[in-house]
Amino acid sequence: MTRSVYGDTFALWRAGCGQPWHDYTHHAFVEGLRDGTLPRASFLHYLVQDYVFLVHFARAWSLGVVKAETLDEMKVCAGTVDALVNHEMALHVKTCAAEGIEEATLFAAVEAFENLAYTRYVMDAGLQGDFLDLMASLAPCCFGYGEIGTRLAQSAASETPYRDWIDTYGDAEYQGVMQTVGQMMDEAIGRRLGPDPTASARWPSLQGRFTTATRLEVAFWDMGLRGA
Ligand SMILES: Cc1ncc(C[n+]2csc(CCO)c2C)c(N)n1
Repeated sequence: MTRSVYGDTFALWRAGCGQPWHDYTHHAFVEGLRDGTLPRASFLHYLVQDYVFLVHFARAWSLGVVKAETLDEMKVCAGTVDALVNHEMALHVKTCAAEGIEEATLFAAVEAFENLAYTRYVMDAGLQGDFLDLMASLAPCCFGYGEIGTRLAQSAASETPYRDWIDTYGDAEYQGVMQTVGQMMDEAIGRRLGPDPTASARWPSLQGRFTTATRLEVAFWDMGLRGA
């Protein structure tokens, strides 16, 4: 198993996911952000959809507070809600404002089916399942953008117009938050499944949730590339 700065549980899930993980983190959309060739219309379409996506992910992380079993789990989930609604979404609002798209328009945007499928899949995982089902479904979004942000911060073309996006996810503060989330997930798994989680009867279904969420990330990029 390749270790990860985002923890051992994520490293196991990523290894168990295989090809979809690579398809997600090296998608043509991501390469277009990196070399600057992504069409502006695709980027804006993605960003408007992503604003709505983040509204629902803030709901899902809030459900994490409800399903938590320790104060530390609650703190990390509440901190992520704060990071989402007060920091990450500022990028969307600022970038769209510069293009003449108002925040009220963002909030009211009609969701693409790929967006609807992904966000409601995650909410359902948390409603039907327990804290671990929810975390396995939320993990790809956190650590995938973490990996993408780190790689693009190191390798993006100096002239890419997508520097703000890259800085949001490559930034040390964001990376620190994701590492804290990874540690919390390791502890949550250890507490409920013991020291050898892959031997647990629950492991295959948790891996399934992680892999499904990863495939939904690939579909989200596809939707972005396709444009409005
Ligand atoms: C489609 C899509 N997937 C993942 C992220 C990144 N992301 C969403 S919530 C969250 C956790 C707290 O910030 C992170 C990293 C995104 N913006 N859009």
